[in-house]
Amino acid sequence: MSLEISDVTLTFPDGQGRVTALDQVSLAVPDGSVTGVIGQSGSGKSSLLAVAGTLIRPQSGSVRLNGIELVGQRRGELSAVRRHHVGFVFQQANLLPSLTALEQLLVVAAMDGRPTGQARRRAVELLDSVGLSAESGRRPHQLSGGQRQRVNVARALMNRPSLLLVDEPTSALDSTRSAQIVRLIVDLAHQHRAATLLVTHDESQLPAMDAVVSMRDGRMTAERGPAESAPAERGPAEPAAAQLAASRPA
Ligand SMILES: Nc1ncnc2c1ncn2[C@@H]1O[C@H](COP(=O)(O)OP(=O)(O)OP(=O)(O)O)[C@@H](O)[C@H]1O
Repeated sequence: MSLEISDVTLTFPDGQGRVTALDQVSLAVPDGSVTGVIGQSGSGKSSLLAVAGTLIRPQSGSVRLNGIELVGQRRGELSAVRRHHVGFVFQQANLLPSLTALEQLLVVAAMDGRPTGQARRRAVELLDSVGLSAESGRRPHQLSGGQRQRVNVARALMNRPSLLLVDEPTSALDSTRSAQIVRLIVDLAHQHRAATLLVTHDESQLPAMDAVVSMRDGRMTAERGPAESAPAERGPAEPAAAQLAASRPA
């Protein structure tokens, strides 16, 4: 599914006034393509991911997943959208210490109420695709940093997300492992047709991306590839999770 962000402005309270984290930002990410996001600290990269992932509601503008407007949806509806359609990969893997690699993935399916046999097959397949079949029974303390981050990536794909949001996935890794993880995320995003936004400080990772945008003081500039989205057609917000479920391929 595609992500389209149009004219999004996000501000936060700041003492007496407000700080503008996103200033009329527009961006389109086609399904199965990866857009890299670069920019200095405080430029608005994490705010962009938070708005795209419906974690924060912008003051104005539109966020559409597969053409379905998400701004203005009720909180419960948005949490259903996140659970069923969005995968997050943050800097730290944040795995549950007592669970094996396989169980980290099964927990996602259990929260979603999916049948265990089917979920187990998917989890085994995903661990295989991130090169961790042999480590599926290991707990986080028995895995390297790169292996933990690969479990994190596999876990984010467990619910077949239409939208994958990745924030500095390699900040804790050396450059060889970083390049491997980014290559893996890009390949999996292509393969699973997930529209993907990937924030990075490391410009050497950018050639692997389909498009690159840079953020500066809350404003966005396209560096390479498609970025501007069409103006949003605003209408009344309809419940989004069911519409998205109906609109995604089987
Ligand atoms: N919850 C918040 N409350 C107040 N201001 C915030 C909040 N979150 C972000 N900001 C401000 O919004 C601006 C953009 O922050 P954001 O975290 O999006 O930047 P970033 O590019 O992700 O930075 P970094 O690379 O350091 O993570 C900054 O000026 C920041 O101080």
